[in-house]
Amino acid sequence: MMAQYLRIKEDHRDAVLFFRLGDFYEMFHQDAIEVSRLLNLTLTQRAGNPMCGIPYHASRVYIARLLRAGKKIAICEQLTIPGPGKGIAERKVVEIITPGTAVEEEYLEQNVNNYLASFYVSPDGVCAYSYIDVTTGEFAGTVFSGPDSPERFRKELGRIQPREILVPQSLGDSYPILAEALADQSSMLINRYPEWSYNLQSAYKRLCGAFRTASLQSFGLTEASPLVASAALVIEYLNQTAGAALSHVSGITVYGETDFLSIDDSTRKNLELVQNLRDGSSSYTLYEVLNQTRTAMGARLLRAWIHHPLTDRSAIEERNSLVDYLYRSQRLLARLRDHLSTVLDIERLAARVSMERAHGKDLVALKQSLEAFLKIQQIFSSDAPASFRMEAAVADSILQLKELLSSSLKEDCSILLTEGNLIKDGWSPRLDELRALRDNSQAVLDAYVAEERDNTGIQNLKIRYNRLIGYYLEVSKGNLHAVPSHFIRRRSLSNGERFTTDRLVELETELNGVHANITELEQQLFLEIRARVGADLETLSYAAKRISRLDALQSFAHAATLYAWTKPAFSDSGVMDIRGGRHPVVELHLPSGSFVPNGITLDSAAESDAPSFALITGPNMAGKSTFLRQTALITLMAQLGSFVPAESVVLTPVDRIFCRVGASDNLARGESTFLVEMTETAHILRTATKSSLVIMDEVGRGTSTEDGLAIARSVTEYLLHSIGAKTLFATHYHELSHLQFPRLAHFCLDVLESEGTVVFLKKLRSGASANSYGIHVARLAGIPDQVLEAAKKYVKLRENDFPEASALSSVPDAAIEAKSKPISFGPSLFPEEELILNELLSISIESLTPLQALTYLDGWKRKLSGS
Ligand SMILES: Nc1ncnc2c1ncn2[C@@H]1O[C@H](COP(=O)(O)OP(=O)(O)OP(=O)(O)O)[C@@H](O)[C@H]1O
Repeated sequence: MMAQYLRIKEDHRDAVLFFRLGDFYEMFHQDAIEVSRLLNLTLTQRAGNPMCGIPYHASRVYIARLLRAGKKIAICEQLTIPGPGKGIAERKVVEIITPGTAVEEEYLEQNVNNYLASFYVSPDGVCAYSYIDVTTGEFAGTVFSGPDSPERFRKELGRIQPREILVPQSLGDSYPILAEALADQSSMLINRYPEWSYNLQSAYKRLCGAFRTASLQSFGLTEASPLVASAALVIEYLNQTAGAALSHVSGITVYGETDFLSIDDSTRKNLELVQNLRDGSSSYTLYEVLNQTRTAMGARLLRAWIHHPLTDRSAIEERNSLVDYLYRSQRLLARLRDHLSTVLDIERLAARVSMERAHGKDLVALKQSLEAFLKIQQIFSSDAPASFRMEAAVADSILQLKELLSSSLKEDCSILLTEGNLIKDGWSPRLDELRALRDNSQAVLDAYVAEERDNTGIQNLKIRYNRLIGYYLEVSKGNLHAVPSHFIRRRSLSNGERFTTDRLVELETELNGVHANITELEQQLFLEIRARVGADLETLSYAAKRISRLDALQSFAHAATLYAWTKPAFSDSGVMDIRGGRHPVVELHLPSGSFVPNGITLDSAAESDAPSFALITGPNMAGKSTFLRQTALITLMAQLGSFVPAESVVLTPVDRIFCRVGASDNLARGESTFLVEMTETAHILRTATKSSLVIMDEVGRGTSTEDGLAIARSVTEYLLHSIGAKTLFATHYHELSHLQFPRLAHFCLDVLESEGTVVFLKKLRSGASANSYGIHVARLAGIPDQVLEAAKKYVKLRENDFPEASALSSVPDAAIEAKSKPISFGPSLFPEEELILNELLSISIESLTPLQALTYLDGWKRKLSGS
């Protein structure tokens, strides 16, 4: 038996082999060691081989847990039962289940898409990334290249969070930096493919075959696109692994970086959009607050929207106006929410229909959902926005599908196809007859004999039964002259004769095998019905899309109602004006009314004088990080089409949001805190544009004060002068509060200090903060008094060393008078020579006019000579 196991395992080295032994699936060797650890099972031994097992009937629960841990499972069944002393049973792998191809409900998370991704790098370095959710039919892909590819790849992985990915075998050798991005995704199954699997020509043909098209032109793909190779492998893998029919996958959406507001991976994490930083769950995230959906489809779409905020003003306004309509129609909203809660997962049900895996309960669920869908459509009157109303032709198709299902399937339809109890009475005359036979076999025979009595006029014609010849018709001697030709003589008796007829033979056979016939016919009818539903996937997909959209929109409207959010206004001018803004998540977890609202106005328009850059100082615990994040979240929420937690907001849609907050190690990637910080900063400086929103918290904190301060300052200048993006920059470096530039405004978070106590008011005001109150926060945290006293002494010492630096405290705010050049700094930290050198290094000589060059020279000379 072990030899058989090893032979089968040899072909499935990348999977956990579930080896059927009687009522158990057993695992051996490395599989057993790993699975016993993952599933907390007892590890035993069989002839010295490590082994663990799970009962066959409970296997699905264990499989679901292994899939979540990113494992592939090969199910090896016992095909024969050998007699005593007849050797071992024949066994074969009958199913392979993988995290990205699983379609059974038990293996999936309801509100989360289940993605299988594929990544490929062409010989000329173009990266192609595609992904599919086979449970819904969504299939999309993109290409990218250049130095930012690793960052982009991380971003795509973070956004999609595939359960499984296909990559070239040589990725680690050719592009180690790209391969590193994979290392961060701990529970993602990675399948490596040899290079020849990415042949473009055959890939092109395979995709055309899958989409049932002659070319891929309509998807914007040519035979030379590396995306074709990546996407075709997805299809091949699905065919091989799941053996899945993919008629619900009818094409691929090719998207670009600029189609949506771009959010890189660390920004997504720092803003805690769908996962929190603490335990990776969705508690305390934006998604949790926004998610007021009533259906799994709506919840998945909401997630997808959060990952793809809009950038086009008219698209944002359109979505926002639909939310506004629902928000203003509270009674309609309540009814809509009620009806939505009766809609099941049409999207996944339809996919199961198309993959020929839907069972009876699935189709009944589909019927209920279509009924609810039709009711939902009725609640929108003719004055509702056009996109809420449904075209008559579509309504008709949905009605037809619903009618088909409701007139054919039993309400308590069975899950198994082999047990009958699927089809309603009245759907098939043949089935009704069989059922009548089963339920009332004597009555059926009586009805038949009565029929023959009428036809022949033999009044004493009887049906009888004996075990030898079965059913027969008995005719007395006196009536033999009336026997019709279709009566077949079986036996002569003294007082009469026994006959049979074709119909009687048929009835008898039917009676004998009636149960088997019923289940067989029910199965056949069920498959016909399922095929008819499957032939109208377009209608189902339309219904699914409509419901998910409606649900996501009503979720925004309901959240706005619950949390008193307001409708944002939009502009093209470059302005961002947030008044009375709140953090949507922090606010909910503080006692009601205790969150202090804060606003800010920034403008990135070239012709404007208003600040584009807010430099925010403030003590620890003052609320800086909260304010920075809330500004980013309000912007993002507005671009989702949602209402926002603020008194009022006017926003110019931004193209990218960057949020670099705090310092965190990435030891898994072997990078230090400071290296991570600088890598992220470099990415921002390379990719931010004038239309971006940049949030930076504590840049430079991870290194020495001098280096950190210098970096923080030069990053500030670069963002301000070379990029011009709207920026919120929080810093502990109070020295930066002396920076004066025309479009840089200083803000701080207010603190009330009296008689040795400090109260953080959490209120943003113009100007810079005088103190970091670090020692006060240390006291709050319970640092011993002795340490605190010593720290106070060292602060004093430092103040004596640098009297001028410490004397420079609060500076006036945005009312900046000197509009042209930076003013000078405290001597110890920014010596004039260094400032001049920095300025010189940041000048682009090619774009300098001779006059400008002379002006610079003149300025430097003056500064150095102190005039
Ligand atoms: N506007 C606000 N209203 C009420 N409470 C707030 C507000 N902003 C922040 N808080 C609360 O104050 C605490 C500190 O906030 P936050 O972390 O933003 O401060 P910080 O200035 O960034 O501190 P540090 O510099 O030490 O990181 C948080 O627990 C938060 O819940």
